[in-house]
Amino acid sequence: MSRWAIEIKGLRKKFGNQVVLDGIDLQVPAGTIYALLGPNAAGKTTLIHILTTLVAADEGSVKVAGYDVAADQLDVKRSISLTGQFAAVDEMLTGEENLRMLCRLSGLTALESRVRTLDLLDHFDLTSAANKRVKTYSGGMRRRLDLAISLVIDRPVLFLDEPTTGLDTSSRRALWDIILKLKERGITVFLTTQYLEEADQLADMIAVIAGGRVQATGTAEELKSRIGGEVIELRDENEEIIRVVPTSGSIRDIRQTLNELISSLPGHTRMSIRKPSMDDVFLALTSRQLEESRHDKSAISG
Ligand SMILES: Nc1ncnc2c1ncn2[C@@H]1O[C@H](COP(=O)(O)OP(=O)(O)OP(=O)(O)O)[C@@H](O)[C@H]1O
Repeated sequence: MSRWAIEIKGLRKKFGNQVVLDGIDLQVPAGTIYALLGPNAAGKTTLIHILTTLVAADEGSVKVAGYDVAADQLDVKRSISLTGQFAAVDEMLTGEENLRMLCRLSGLTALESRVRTLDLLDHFDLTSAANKRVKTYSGGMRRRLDLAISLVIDRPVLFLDEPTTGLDTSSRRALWDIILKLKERGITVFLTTQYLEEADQLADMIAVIAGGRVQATGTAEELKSRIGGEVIELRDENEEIIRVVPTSGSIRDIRQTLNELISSLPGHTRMSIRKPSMDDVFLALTSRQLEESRHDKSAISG
């Protein structure tokens, strides 16, 4: 594969009159974990569907594993896995039976299927549940089985659309470990998530989309440093955050910012100074679009 696992230039997609993707440019380095963030309905799933050939783009050039998603669909399909979408799990079969059946359907011999199944069960921490019917699995076990099934055949690029949504903290962390191990095997992982901490902890690179466009790309640290050195967080008497104000982090700037704030805030306002978080980054990059869409909606409903 070339340097880029995914290359997107000038991608546009409309549904009816609704412009969902309005000129997306993105490059995902091969062998990395890349997280796509964006508010609800920003077009994250649509983008994954275009990258995995399930939906056609209106305009632009999109390459996955070096193949064009429009011209070389079959080559793209042979280079990718998409968790949950292609997997057909039979609830009445055990985890092991499901995996073995899909190995055979993928063309492996009986012996190869047995070895591959045992390897996947072990890798995804499902060995002790191997002989239990899938309908008895917990959400986390089910998600791990989905992931195992999508990796029956090794593919260089793996797409995960909100892989940990609905999982508890420990199942989420277990899945993160698995995703990190996939990266060690050289697999490029492109994922969407609603958990900013997930992008922060897991991803080598993050892209934030809003308003149909890429608002920023970078490592978590790079995105946070755009906000500034330190932020001043202001809370009301109920400990609700009322404002987060970026500063350069210098004593002079913090003092000046506080002086400006003091006159406009009630005396009981509480204050803390901290490093910027991914939440701050997300809010700063997406709040303008949220504000605009709120105006649009109130204009329609009014
Ligand atoms: N097949 C379709 N036909 C019409 N509209 C669609 C279709 N698919 C998606 N949309 C619209 O496109 C917009 C983007 O949807 P999409 O699911 O890609 O967003 P998302 O960022 O994944 O959202 P969420 O975080 O809420 O899952 C939404 O307004 C959605 O209603």
